[in-house]
Amino acid sequence: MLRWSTAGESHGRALIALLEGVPAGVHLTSEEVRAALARRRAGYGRGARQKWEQDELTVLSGFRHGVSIGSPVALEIANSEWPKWETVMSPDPVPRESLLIDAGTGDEREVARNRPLTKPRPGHADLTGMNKYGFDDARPVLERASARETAARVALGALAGAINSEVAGINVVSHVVSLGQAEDTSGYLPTPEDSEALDASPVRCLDPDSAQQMIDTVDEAKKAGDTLGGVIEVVLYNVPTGLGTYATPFGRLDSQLAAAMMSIQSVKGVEIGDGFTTARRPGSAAHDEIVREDGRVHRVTNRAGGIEGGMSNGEPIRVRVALKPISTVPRALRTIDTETGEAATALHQRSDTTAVVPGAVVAEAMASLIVADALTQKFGGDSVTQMQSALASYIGSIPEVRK
Ligand SMILES: Cc1cc2nc3c(=O)[nH]c(=O)nc-3n(C[C@H](O)[C@H](O)[C@H](O)COP(=O)(O)O)c2cc1C
Ligand SMILES: C=C(O[C@@H]1CC(C(=O)O)=C[C@@H](OP(=O)(O)O)[C@H]1O)C(=O)O
Repeated sequence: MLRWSTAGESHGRALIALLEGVPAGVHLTSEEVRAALARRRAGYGRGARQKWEQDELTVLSGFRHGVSIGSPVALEIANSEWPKWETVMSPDPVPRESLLIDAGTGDEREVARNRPLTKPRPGHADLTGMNKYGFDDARPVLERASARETAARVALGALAGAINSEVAGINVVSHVVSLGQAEDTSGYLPTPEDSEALDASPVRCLDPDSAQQMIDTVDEAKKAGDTLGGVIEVVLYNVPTGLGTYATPFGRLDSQLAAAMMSIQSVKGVEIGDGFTTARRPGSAAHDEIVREDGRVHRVTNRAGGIEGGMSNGEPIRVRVALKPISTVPRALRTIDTETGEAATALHQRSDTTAVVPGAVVAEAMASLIVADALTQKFGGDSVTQMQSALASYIGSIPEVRK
């Protein structure tokens, strides 16, 4: 079983990611984790912060010479912007004056950074978080609510992806299905061979016309001072049959995937396979008939998205995820000033126009973590080799007529 957690604030010194239960023998280098982090930073519609800030990765434990050693893996992603935030985010007490006035730098931005935030953004965690935790400043709320934390998840996802790939040859890809009103009209389902091309597309969409429409939509929203949401899809190939279980409600692989996707900031909907479309079909056109062709048993369609009865059925797993538009809307929305109770416009310094493209990379990471956890549960062993043998023995136990 894998256990993971993250810590860290958006403008804190660093994010920390911890993963327990990693088998020995997983190959992964810091460079590969850095490459995963770079994919999350990219994407059309990201804000200015992504350009100047760096994810400074250090692998603190769990690896030796590029191979996991079976101990907990701890990763640090230092925030290169920390020196600017050292006072406002200091874990130790600082003189109150230094927070409220220009801390001697003569820099207006420094003053703004230190000011209490009292105009909560509709759609963000600000107001409810202030009430819940008893703050008169939204800063401590937004610092942890921020999706900066997803950098830590993506680092963990790189590790989970390496487990999946080495133990079972599992690959994961993601693409953008729609961005605002612009849709990928091609209906094409990407495969692992498309990974590089998807990373090269600013909107993770392979259809050139649809991609251009998505880019135009983002440009229009930005010009109008607005923000956008969208739908992304994660596809996992080569997942062995039988991960997850119908035996317990939260043992179901689809329930775990849905919860994992919903845990991503701004995700408001999850669909497995054809999900909502299937709900409108008659049963005769909703399920995936089982046939034996060329000696192999498979489904003629994959409307179920590779999961039946809460278990992977050997077909590609498809998960769609709906992200709402960014709540820091430049054309700021109505709110109240929590200091005075008076009407105000919501705080806005800068933000992404859309998080849909990086959202796909984060969703890949979450899917990889869930599948890696299911793999270690079913084929648990202390090393990759032991897990591979357990998998081979299980596959060998399935009668030939059902393979
Ligand atoms: C990769 C990514 C980047 C995001 N960037 C921003 C942003 O720049 N500004 C913003 O207001 N929200 C951003 N969000 C969304 C907020 O973090 C999210 O709306 C907020 O935490 C409230 O949670 P909820 O939307 O799940 O209710 C981003 C989300 C993701 C996944
Ligand atoms: C820093 C990241 O995303 C941030 C997520 C985020 C939010 O509210 O979720 C708000 C923005 O931060 P700020 O308010 O400081 O501009 C994004 O830049 C990142 O993804 O690395």
